Amino acid sequence: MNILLLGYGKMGKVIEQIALSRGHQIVGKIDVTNRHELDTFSRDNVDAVIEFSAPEAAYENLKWCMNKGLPTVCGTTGWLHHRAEIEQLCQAHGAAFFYASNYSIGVNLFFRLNKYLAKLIAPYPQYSVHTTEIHHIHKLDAPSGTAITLAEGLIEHLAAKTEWANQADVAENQIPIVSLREGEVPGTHVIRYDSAVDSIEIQHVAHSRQGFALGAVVAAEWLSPRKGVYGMDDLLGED
Ligand SMILES: NC(=O)C1=CN([C@@H]2O[C@H](COP(=O)(O)OP(=O)(O)OC[C@H]3O[C@@H](n4cnc5c(N)ncnc54)[C@H](OP(=O)(O)O)[C@@H]3O)[C@@H](O)[C@H]2O)C=CC1
Ligand SMILES: O=C(O)C1=N[C@H](C(=O)O)C[C@H](O)C1
Repeated sequence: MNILLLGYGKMGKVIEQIALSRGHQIVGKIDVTNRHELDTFSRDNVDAVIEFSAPEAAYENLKWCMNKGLPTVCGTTGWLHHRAEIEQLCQAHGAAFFYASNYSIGVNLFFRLNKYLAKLIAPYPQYSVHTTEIHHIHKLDAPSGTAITLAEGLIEHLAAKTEWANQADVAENQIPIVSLREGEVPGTHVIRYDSAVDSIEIQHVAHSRQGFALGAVVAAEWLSPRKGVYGMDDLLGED
């Protein structure tokens, strides 16, 4: 498969290694310095785009991909206020668009575990829920996209919770997301329930970026022959 990398930073570089090891070609690596090269790419020479750039860059990048009708896997976080528009453009131009806040298999199992645990806890209001995400100091957005997906899973099952807030002290109806930035941490997410008598905690710890990158390449292989809008449940199968 001919893959165009939109964004060639920490993730772009790991994705490149994994794509090459799976027999794919990287036909372009676009960052802020060489965006003019985009003109040379089209459906004729690109089978899939993998977009991991920056929150403020993703919207323009994705518009370009959708207008060209390109199958595009996006992992960039912090741009989702534009999601509906990108999905409309995808349908209008016969493109394919795949988004996940986290491409690792482990985190996607963790998303399901999080919902299941919330369902179990829901009848017991003595438990209060807290979430924490820890990432490297270079991360531009907070909270992490993964933490937002986890909070959305909690909101689905905890009737008293209607929104999240990116702080420790929150109103009764809010889920607290505490964001910590430490060294080179690839990504840690913790869900904790406390009552007066005990605590229950689940956590996912990424040891490297390999799991995110492998998931993105597998998603690109799956997406390339398709048209339409997809996410991890389409790739992995419904719960
Ligand atoms: N969904 C998932 O599984 C995961 C998502 N992410 C998300 O992916 C994104 C990227 O992460 P990461 O690789 O660590 O970030 P980096 O900062 O290491 O890399 C970002 C890259 O994007 C480039 N870039 C910035 N603006 C543009 C633009 N306008 N056009 C093209 N390229 C651009 C940067 O170029 P330059 O170097 O020239 O500035 C850089 O090469 C983040 O939003 C992060 O949260 C990360 C890991 C997993
Ligand atoms: O910026 C990162 O590094 C990561 N971003 C994603 C997020 O915001 O959830 C996924 C992963 O946690 C790493």
